[in-house]
Amino acid sequence: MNAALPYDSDRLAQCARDIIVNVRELSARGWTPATSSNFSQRIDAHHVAITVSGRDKGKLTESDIMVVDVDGRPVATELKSSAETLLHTQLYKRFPDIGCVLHTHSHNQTVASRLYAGMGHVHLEGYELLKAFSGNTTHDTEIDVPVFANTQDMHTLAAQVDALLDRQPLWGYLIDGHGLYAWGRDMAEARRHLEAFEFLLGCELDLRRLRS
Ligand SMILES: CSCCC(=O)C(=O)COP(=O)(O)O
Ligand SMILES: [Zn+2]
Repeated sequence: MNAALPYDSDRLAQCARDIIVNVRELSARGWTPATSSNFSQRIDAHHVAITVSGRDKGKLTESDIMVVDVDGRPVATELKSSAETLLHTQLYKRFPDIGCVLHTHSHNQTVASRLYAGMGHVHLEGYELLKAFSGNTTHDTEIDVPVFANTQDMHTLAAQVDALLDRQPLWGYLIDGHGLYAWGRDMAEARRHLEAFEFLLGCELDLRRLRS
C-alpha cells in the first residue's frame, strides 16, 4: 500500500495481473488484432485499472495498465488511457456493482456488426447458451444485442449507450465495423458474457451462410 496514492496499489497490482492473464488468453484466440481492444477492472468506487492506449494487448505487462477515475481522467500518471476510456467509465459510474469491462475486435464480432448494423441489433433466440447471461435462467428467452454506429466521438457513443441503458438491461453491445463491449460484476462474469456473445454471434453468422 502506497499512502501517497488515492487508491490501493496492491489492488491495482491484483487488477493488472488479472487483466494480463485473461487478455493473453483472449488475444491468443485472435480477438485483439493489431493493438485493438481495451480492458478494465474496478479498483474501488472511484478508480479503475485500464489498458494504456495503443499497446499490443497480446503482450501486456504491468506497465501497460494505468489508473483513471470514473470520469475517465488519468490518476497519478502521465500515461494516456485507452481512446475508448469513456465507454468503460460510464458503466462503472452508472452501475456500482460492475467490476470489469472487456472490449474485443474478433472476426465474428466485426462481421456481425457490419451485417446487422442496418437492423440496429442482432436477435438471439433459442440457444441454450443464452443462460450464460446473468439473470437468464432458461434457454427459452431472447435478447437483442444492440449495434451502434461507429464514431471517434466517445461522448456521442457513450450518450447513446446511456440512453439505451435507461430503457433495457444489457450485458454488452456491438459497434458497427468495430467490435464488442461486454461487462460483468467481476472478470469471470464479464468473460463468460464476452465468450457467450462471441459464440452466439458465430452461430448466427454460420446459420445465415447455410440458409442463403
Ligand atoms: C488499432 S485499433 C483502433 C482503436 C480501437 O478500436 C481499440 O480498441 C484500441 O484502442 P486503444 O486506445 O484502447 O488502444
Ligand atoms: Zn476498439
